[in-house]
Amino acid sequence: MTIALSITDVHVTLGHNHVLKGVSLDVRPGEFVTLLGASGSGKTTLLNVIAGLQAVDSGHLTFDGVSMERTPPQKRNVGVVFQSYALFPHMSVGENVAFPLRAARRPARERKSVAEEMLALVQLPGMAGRSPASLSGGQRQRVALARALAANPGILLLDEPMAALDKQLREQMQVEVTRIQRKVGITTVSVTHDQTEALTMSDRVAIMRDGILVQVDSPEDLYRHPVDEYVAGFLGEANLLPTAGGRILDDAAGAEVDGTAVVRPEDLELVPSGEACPAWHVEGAIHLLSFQGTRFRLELLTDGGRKVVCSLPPSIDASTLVVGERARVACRNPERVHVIAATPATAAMVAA
Ligand SMILES: Nc1ncnc2c1ncn2[C@@H]1O[C@H](COP(=O)(O)OP(=O)(O)OP(=O)(O)O)[C@@H](O)[C@H]1O
Repeated sequence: MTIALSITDVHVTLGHNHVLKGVSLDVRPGEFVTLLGASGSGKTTLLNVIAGLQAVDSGHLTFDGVSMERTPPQKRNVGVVFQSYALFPHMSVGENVAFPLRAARRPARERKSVAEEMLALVQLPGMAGRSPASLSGGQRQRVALARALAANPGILLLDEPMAALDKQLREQMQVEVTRIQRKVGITTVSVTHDQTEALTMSDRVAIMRDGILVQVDSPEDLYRHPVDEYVAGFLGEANLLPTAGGRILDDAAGAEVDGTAVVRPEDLELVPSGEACPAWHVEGAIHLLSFQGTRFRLELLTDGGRKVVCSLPPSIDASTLVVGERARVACRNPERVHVIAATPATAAMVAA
């Protein structure tokens, strides 16, 4: 298998902080990989390592099998888009886009035609003569993307490129950037805090925690098969319930716990009273019922004091669900129950 970008056992220390603690990641040609993690987990530092803006203590970095250890940032053929656009205010839009070509001393005619081509790609045709100040936030971000792509880089790095945009514009730009990335077929590494952005745009998402990549997988695999409780809770809402002998336990005593079931709220359904329960079920007192437009949110409290969240369709008869009364919910499809095998640490955590 060809690898466009290979990071192997990279360590970085900043001041007294061991910020990257042995990070390894292989990215295939044309793949879109997002680094997702809490603030301070090391995402930007890893992006800077790829760009050549951050030296490493140890480890290896290759682009298309070629070591980058002695290659300075300007020779790495990487395009970068930052959150803050960083357009040059005194240059026109066209000059901004053509800037990487001017730096490479390409002739004026080529600069002009590439700028026009890139502006058409980001759906801003005919805007070359405009000033960046006359553009909206979304348009400026497209110009920044056009500029990053102008020199035909081997790798595109996106550092929270949508963070400054409002929600609606951000969603439009997520679709737009994905379209452009697929069309150009450029290998891309992106950084975000935004789960939805990571899930909708990426071929794979790398969950970063405290300087380590905890899991790197497709969005669906991360959601369905998280390796640990941290990943399960980080991506979407999850019920983490102790299990033993292939059943969810309402009220686990330490010795019985042999794993943690990850059950998503939308995979639980109500079991009418009098009906037999499937194996994967939970019973408790109704703590909260709220209507959220397209779904009902039901929260149960088990006898062991554990909160279980269910997302129920609007067709349910809500009048049967009274706060304080008992209800049973079950997952009828055992494939939707993902069990994380217990380690001594997780068993203690779940039983606590
Ligand atoms: N120059 C520095 N000296 C010491 N520590 C630093 C320095 N720069 C960054 N750090 C620390 O390194 C850690 C990782 O920072 P980094 O910016 O890579 O995280 P991040 O995941 O990108 O965070 P955010 O999402 O907030 O941008 C943080 O704890 C930060 O405080």
